[in-house]
Amino acid sequence: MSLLHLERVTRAVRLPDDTVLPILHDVSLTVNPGERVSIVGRSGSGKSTLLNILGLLDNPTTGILHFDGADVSRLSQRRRDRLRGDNVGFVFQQFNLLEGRTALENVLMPLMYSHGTEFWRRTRIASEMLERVGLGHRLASLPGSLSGGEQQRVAIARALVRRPRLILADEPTGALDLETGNSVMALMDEIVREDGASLVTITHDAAIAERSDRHFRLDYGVLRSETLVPVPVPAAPVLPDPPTAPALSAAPGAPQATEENA
Ligand SMILES: Nc1ncnc2c1ncn2[C@@H]1O[C@H](COP(=O)(O)OP(=O)(O)OP(=O)(O)O)[C@@H](O)[C@H]1O
Repeated sequence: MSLLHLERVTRAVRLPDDTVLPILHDVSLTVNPGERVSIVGRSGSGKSTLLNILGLLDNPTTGILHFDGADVSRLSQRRRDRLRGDNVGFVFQQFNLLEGRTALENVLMPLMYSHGTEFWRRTRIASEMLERVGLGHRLASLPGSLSGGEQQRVAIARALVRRPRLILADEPTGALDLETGNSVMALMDEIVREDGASLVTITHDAAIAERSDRHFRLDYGVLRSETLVPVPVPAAPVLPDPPTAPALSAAPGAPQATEENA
C-alpha cells in the first residue's frame, strides 16, 4: 500500500477582493514506503502549498488525499494532528531551531507529544539521535554556537527522532555551502534508508534532486514527472606540459651560460 496518495488535488485561496486564486491544479502523486522523491519548481510555483498538503498541515480544496490508506479529509483536526505528529518529520531551509534551547532540548521537543516508553525514555532517545548525526558531544550547545551544517544536523535529528514514516525536506541545503550541503544530504539519506522512511525533497538544486528515486517538476501549480539529465562533472583543466629544458636558459633575456658566468 502507498504511504501517500494524492489524486487530482487542487488548492485555491480566496483573496481579499473576493476573487479566487488557484494555486495547485489536479496534482496526482503517489509516494511508496521507503521511496525518495524530489520536487523542483520556481519561486511561486506552489511548492510550499503542496508541501503543507503533503505534511497534513493543510487540506486540498478538492481531490483525494490518503495517508497510509486513511482518507485525510474525513479525519477530525485532532486525529489529523496526531497522524502528522506520529508519522511526519519536517526539515526546513532555515533549520527553525528554538534559539534559547540546547541541541538536546530541540531534539526532545517532538518527543513531548509521544506516549508510553517513548515518552519516558525521551532524553535517552534524543541523545542517541544526536549521536547518530555526529553531535553527541554538543548536547548542551545552543543553536547560535553551532555552524550552519551542525544546526541542520540538529534539525534532522529533531525531524527523525520519532522515526517518522515520511520526511518532508524543504530546501534542506539552501542555507549551506555546497560541500556542507552534500554531507548533510548524505547523512539524511543514510538515516532515512536505515529507518525505511520515505523522503520528499523540495529543492532548486539539480544535484540534490538527483539523489532521489523519482523526480517531479511543479510549474504554475501543475506537477509533472521528469527524467533528470545527470549534472555534468566539470572536466579537469588541461595543464601545459612541464618544461623539459631548464627554465632559466629558455627564458627570453635570461643570461646565457658563458665561460665567465657559468
Ligand atoms: N494564503 C495565500 N493568499 C494569497 N496568495 C497565496 C497564498 N498562499 C500562496 N499564495 C500564492 O500562491 C503562489 C504559490 O505560493 P507558494 O508559497 O506555494 O510558492 P513556492 O513555490 O513555495 O514559492 P517560493 O519558492 O518562493 O517559496 C504564490 O503566487 C503565492 O503568492
